[in-house]
Amino acid sequence: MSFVLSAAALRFCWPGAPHPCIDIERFEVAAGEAVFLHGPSGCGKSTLLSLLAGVLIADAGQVRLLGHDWAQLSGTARDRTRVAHVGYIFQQFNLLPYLSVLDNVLLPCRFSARRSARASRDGAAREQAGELLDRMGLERSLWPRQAMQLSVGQQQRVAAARALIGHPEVVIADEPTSALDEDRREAFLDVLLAACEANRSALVFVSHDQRIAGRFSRHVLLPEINRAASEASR
Ligand SMILES: Nc1ncnc2c1ncn2[C@@H]1O[C@H](COP(=O)(O)OP(=O)(O)OP(=O)(O)O)[C@@H](O)[C@H]1O
Repeated sequence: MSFVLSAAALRFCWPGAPHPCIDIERFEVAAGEAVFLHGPSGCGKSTLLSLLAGVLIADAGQVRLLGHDWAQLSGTARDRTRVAHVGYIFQQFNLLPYLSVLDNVLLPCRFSARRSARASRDGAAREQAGELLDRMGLERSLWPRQAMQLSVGQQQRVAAARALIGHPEVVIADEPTSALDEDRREAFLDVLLAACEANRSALVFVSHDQRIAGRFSRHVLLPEINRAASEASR
């Protein structure tokens, strides 16, 4: 099987920390898989996501995205590769506060010709942005507003639309439903999972919420694969 994401002999220690944070022998994700990554607070979930997306670089071992070894790329090449192939929903959303909702969703298309071309496959990229916002339940009256004028739950859904635009091969989501009520959460998952399935995007989704675990094709309890987390808790 060929994997879109693969990590081998991965080690990472935060600078100044007394113990390593990540020590994982193997972790692989295939196209179309939807992985629910869970585990107690502090076991390294967000750190692992940052390593998978090349935001952090491992101290030892390898992370490959579509065959690219993050550590072999320059900082600029990493940024380009990430925006071309990864949709990342950050825990704090990372929307640009003064930019409109619609322009926030279109950002990956501004920085990546590939994302722009894929977003424009069936029309203009703005149409795909609008369609994603519609499906996420963001009323049209909100689209011209600055992102900072939105509620936390609305920002979470804008961040998801931004991650999905232009059909990236990998979607990474760090607790993206924490601010949503039950109806919104289910609708959010409907859109996210359907979009990833339609594009055969690999999804790595971090959450503490066991109520939604059943919607994912694969479950990974991080301390079971991260020796650093199991050692830290001893
Ligand atoms: N920027 C940082 N600098 C130094 N240490 C960090 C940093 N970010 C996280 N850590 C440490 O790394 C460990 C793992 O943190 P991480 O955020 O990856 O855990 P998590 O499983 O995502 O937790 P949570 O479920 O609470 O979000 C923790 O001990 C944390 O203190």
